[in-house]
Amino acid sequence: MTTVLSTHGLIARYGDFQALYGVDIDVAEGEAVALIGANGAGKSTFLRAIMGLLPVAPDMVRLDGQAIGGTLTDRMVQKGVAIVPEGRRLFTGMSVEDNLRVAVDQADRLGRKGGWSLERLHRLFPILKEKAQTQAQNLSGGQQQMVSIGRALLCQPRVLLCDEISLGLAPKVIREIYAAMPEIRGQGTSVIVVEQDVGLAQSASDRLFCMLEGRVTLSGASDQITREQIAAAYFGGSDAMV
Ligand SMILES: Nc1ncnc2c1ncn2[C@@H]1O[C@H](COP(=O)(O)OP(=O)(O)OP(=O)(O)O)[C@@H](O)[C@H]1O
Repeated sequence: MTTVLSTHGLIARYGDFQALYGVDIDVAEGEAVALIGANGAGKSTFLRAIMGLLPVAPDMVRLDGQAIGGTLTDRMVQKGVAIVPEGRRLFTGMSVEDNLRVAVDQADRLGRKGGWSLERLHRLFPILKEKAQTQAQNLSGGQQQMVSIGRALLCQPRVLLCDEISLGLAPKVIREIYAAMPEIRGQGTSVIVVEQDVGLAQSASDRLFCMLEGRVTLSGASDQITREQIAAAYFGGSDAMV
């Protein structure tokens, strides 16, 4: 499989505090990779560093083999990397449709073309059509998450980064959201999901990476990694690469 996005010794800091210590993670075309780890392990930081929200050296992030680390977020979207951020960050006073149109306009402005349209998104998450004129602040958490995912998809990404999209949602809603993944990956879009729920992370991904204190402590095929290996990697004491 062709690697689309990869990190190489990725280091990230918040001022004097170092949050990532040389992280190597890659995702191939159409592949889903899950990133797990305890609170504060550096998972969100990893996604932020890719998206140019933290200063990183060019060589530390590669897209199609090209060094792009530190590229500004808008340019990353232009290059085909989009993020569903932690906390969704919708325009809460705007309608569902207007939130989505912001993304359509952004994609137009950046010259991104692809297979996602409002109509296709409505087929993926029919509730977004029903609630098109509802203000985002009046949606349930799950519906807001669907808008957030929709907004990222309308940027026509080749790589979709998802930061804890299941957080705070009911199991039924989580299933509904994750059920959209095959369709999202169908046209070769790669996905990196940061996920607190280990079982969900394993079932939704081809490969799994576990982080601890800014380092990858376990990686391998999701269906081969055992619960014991994950537990060891989560809490330390293991450096297992399956
Ligand atoms: N803006 C910030 N300023 C300073 N330190 C930060 C900032 N954001 C995160 N950190 C620190 O960086 C480390 C990694 O945080 P990060 O949010 O990436 O972890 P995480 O694995 O995503 O955890 P969580 O599941 O809690 O979001 C933590 O020690 C955290 O306290």
